[in-house]
Amino acid sequence: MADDPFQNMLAQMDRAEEYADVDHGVFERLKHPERTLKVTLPVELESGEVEVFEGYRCQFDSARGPFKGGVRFHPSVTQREVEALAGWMTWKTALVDLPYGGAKGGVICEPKDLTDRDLERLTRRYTEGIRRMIGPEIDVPAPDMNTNPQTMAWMMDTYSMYEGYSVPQVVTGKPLEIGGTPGRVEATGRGVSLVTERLFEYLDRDLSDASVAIQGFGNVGSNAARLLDEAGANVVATSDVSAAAYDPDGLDVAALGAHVDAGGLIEEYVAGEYRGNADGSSWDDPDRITNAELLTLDVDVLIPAAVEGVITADNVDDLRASAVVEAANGPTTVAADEVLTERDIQVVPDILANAGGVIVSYLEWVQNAQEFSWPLETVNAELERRIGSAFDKTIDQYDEKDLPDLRTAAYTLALERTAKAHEYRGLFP
Ligand SMILES: NC(=O)c1ccc[n+]([C@@H]2O[C@H](COP(=O)([O-])OP(=O)(O)OC[C@H]3O[C@@H](n4cnc5c(N)ncnc54)[C@H](O)[C@@H]3O)[C@@H](O)[C@H]2O)c1
Repeated sequence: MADDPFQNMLAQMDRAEEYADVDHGVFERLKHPERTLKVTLPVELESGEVEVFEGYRCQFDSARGPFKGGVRFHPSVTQREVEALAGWMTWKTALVDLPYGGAKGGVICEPKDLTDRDLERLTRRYTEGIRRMIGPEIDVPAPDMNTNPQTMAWMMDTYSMYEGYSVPQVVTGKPLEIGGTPGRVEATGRGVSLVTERLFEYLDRDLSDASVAIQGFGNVGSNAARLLDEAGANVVATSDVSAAAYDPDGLDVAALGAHVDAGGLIEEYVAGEYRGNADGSSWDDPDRITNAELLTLDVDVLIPAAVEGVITADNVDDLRASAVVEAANGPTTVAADEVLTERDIQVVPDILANAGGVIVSYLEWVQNAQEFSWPLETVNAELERRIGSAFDKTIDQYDEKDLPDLRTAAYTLALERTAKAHEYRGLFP
């Protein structure tokens, strides 16, 4: 799947078609994005050089409402990847029943090689490139890999400059000071933690002391680790692109978080240069393992929270986790997915597991439209209610229709909802 995420998404749809109550003609329509814009972005870098970047915005489906989806800055961005991610956003917003369609954007770049000034110029140029196709009622971008509240602030400002007034609701994931909502930064990790708790309730197992391995300690992975740790689980391993840290007795998630927040790498942490609490009250002593080894640890829950296509036909037989909660988008290839189903390993699919981010993005957009702000407790309670309800409906679908796995259950619900919207609206002209 790492080769062609779009084919992976289509294969996931095909697996669900057999069980979904969807007209075949509508189903075929759902396999094609509405449109994709490709933009060329010449940017004068701080070094004085002019570099020409390429970016995309794919609007996959708008039958249920305005397009919604993040913007990714990464060297491996491709048009096919952006289109696959836009498709997944469509199924995700439908599954958690938000009044949105799905979209995604991406710029091919290596953010590590760019200064803050370069990133600002690139973001503004990209926003100008796609500004005719976005808007509060049209298409609302948000952060994804390597983009953050600052990126959203630049996008909001650029769009607003052209409009001539401030338009906060054109993007979500903004800083609090310009219309962001409390709870957005940790929303995806909080959702991952909430669905893991629900899964354990469903399986009638105790989460306290369950062992958890999390690949990726960025926005999603680190917040999921912190909240699962608080919920009593034992986070035994995590990683970043440099290395993985493993301690069967449990990692000191707070100490690791402080190290990474200060810009540190996990390879430095395991080398012992920085680990331990700043006040010296604890001294974490994890082993260094590889990202590949982390995936095959003997744990109760494996949470891929980094990149696509990490659970593949090559390593799926070696997996020893009894459940997988997909925090990343598209971490499991179709071939590996079939093996996980055969092996009876429960997988909470990405479109459910990582939906906390888009749910709280929706809550931010609603607050902007109302010109009213809610306290953190209200946002978190609404997130829990919405993701909990989507989890329960997925489980009901899985049990009632005796479906092969939770992904098929989630897809049938999402496809049926989107198809229904298409049927009511009819075919134009
Ligand atoms: N941020 C959100 O709100 C959100 C919402 C839904 C889904 N997601 C998905 O979650 C995943 C992570 O997003 P994020 O926002 O936490 O990104 P991030 O950039 O904050 O963190 C990514 C983490 O993965 C690590 N990583 C990168 N490449 C790796 C590799 N090849 N092997 C192992 N580790 C690697 C990085 O070092 C970092 O620790 C992505 O798939 C993203 O699409 C994010």
